[in-house]
Amino acid sequence: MLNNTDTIAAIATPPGNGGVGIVRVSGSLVSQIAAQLLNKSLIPRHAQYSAFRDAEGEIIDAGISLYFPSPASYTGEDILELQGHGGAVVLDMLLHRVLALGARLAKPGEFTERAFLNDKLDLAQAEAVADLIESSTEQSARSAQKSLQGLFSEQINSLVDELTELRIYVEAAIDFVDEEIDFLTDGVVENRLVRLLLSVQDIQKNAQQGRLLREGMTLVLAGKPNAGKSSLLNALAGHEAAIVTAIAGTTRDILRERIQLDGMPLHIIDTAGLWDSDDIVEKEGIRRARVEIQKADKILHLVDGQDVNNSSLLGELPAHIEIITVVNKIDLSGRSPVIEHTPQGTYIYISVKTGQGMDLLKQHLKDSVGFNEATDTVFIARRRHIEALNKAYAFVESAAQQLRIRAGELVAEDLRQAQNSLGEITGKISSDALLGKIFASFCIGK
Ligand SMILES: Nc1nc2c(c(=O)[nH]1)N(C=O)[C@@H](CNc1ccc(C(=O)N[C@@H](CCC(=O)O)C(=O)O)cc1)CN2
Ligand SMILES: Nc1nc2c(ncn2[C@@H]2O[C@H](COP(=O)(O)OP(=O)(O)OP(=O)(O)O)[C@@H](O)[C@H]2O)c(=O)[nH]1
Repeated sequence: MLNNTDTIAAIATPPGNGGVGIVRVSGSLVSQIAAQLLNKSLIPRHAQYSAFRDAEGEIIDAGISLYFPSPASYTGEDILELQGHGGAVVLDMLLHRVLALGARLAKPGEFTERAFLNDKLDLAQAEAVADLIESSTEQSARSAQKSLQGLFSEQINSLVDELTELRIYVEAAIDFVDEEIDFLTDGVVENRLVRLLLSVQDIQKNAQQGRLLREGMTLVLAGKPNAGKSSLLNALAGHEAAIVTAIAGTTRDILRERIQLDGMPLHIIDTAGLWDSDDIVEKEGIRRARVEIQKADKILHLVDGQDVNNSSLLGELPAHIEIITVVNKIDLSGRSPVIEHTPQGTYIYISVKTGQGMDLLKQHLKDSVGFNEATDTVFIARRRHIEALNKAYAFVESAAQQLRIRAGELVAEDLRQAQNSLGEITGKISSDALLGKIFASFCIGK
């Protein structure tokens, strides 16, 4: 991979005008391009002020050039950075000059893909680069940085090492069936399998929280008209995102707000009040509300505590999604704010108007997904990582079952499969289709 690749180029800084803008070039043509473009010879890892010239020798811009010779660069290939003035047009002119000198435009994520292919980063770290850039809260940025530094990969690699050792042990046991001690029944393998399952569980827990940090939880506010859904959205968002009136049926379309609860990203969706409306617009709003409700991670079912005529919608809401019933307007009834866990579900009594019970609600939302603010050990994770961990767990469990019936060959096979599942996370096992999908979601120039 290090040789014989084409040379790629892109503007690495965001589109628009800024103080400084960077054109990044990677590949074997870097020195050749630099010789045409710059009036200085390249010194490795040395910032040099230089003119960037066009084909006629006219100055396009004067800026800083930076040269990272292979293999000590971000991609592992020769890299040239042209740090010019951050104007869209001037950077475009500079990029076109580099393309005219033989580079081609980089695809999204292609620099990082090359870093992966040249073993500068594994796949989980490469994904963390994109996740760091896209982080919406400080906690998610810190977690992405942990994954980028290799915390997640180290844990996966140590599981893989344990699996490898265990496979060697089991395979040896199979080969020595005549030995007096039966290696498969002396408890060693069993103990190690149990330990492995616990380790996978630990990582699964952290990964789950990491996924929440990355994606945020989707919380849909559902309830009868006038229950206080829009008021609650505004209270959680901390600004007047939704119109609140005393008129039932005020919210008609779906309203979305991205907020954070102490560093946990949350997508809140306010919906039209659910009831049998004859109004065409409201009916459409209610249809849309039902669509959102089906896609929720959690539903906040809002009830007006003053509405004595059975205002519960519990029977109408999907059974497979966790529903938290919030009884609102306790300022009118004089009830105390409280959280009750009942066999029917969780009930939280609040007043959006006075703020009573809001802390209980926020704390419950964080607790219910296992989010805590101490994210020291939490690395960013994606759905595909969690699926791979789940698969690995299932294979180790199956290995434990095969062990009970002393099916040594099958134990070994399950352990091999578990190892492959984990390999998908770091990219030791990966398909072109998967790589294509992952890197295509990066921004250009990354
Ligand atoms: N100007 C600039 N800033 C940037 C980047 C960049 O490409 N250019 N980065 C782009 O993402 C990030 C930094 N990432 C980098 C990662 C590795 C190497 C590098 O030179 N690695 C060598 C040497 C390692 C060392 O000296 O310790 C190597 O891995 O061999 C450079 C940048 C953020 N800031
Ligand atoms: N007393 C009291 N009134 C509240 C409270 N929360 C909301 N309200 C009032 O209840 C009315 C309805 O509130 P909204 O937030 O618009 O209710 P909604 O559920 O979004 O209503 P729709 O848009 O009709 O679906 C408004 O007059 C609010 O000021 C509360 O905790 N106490």
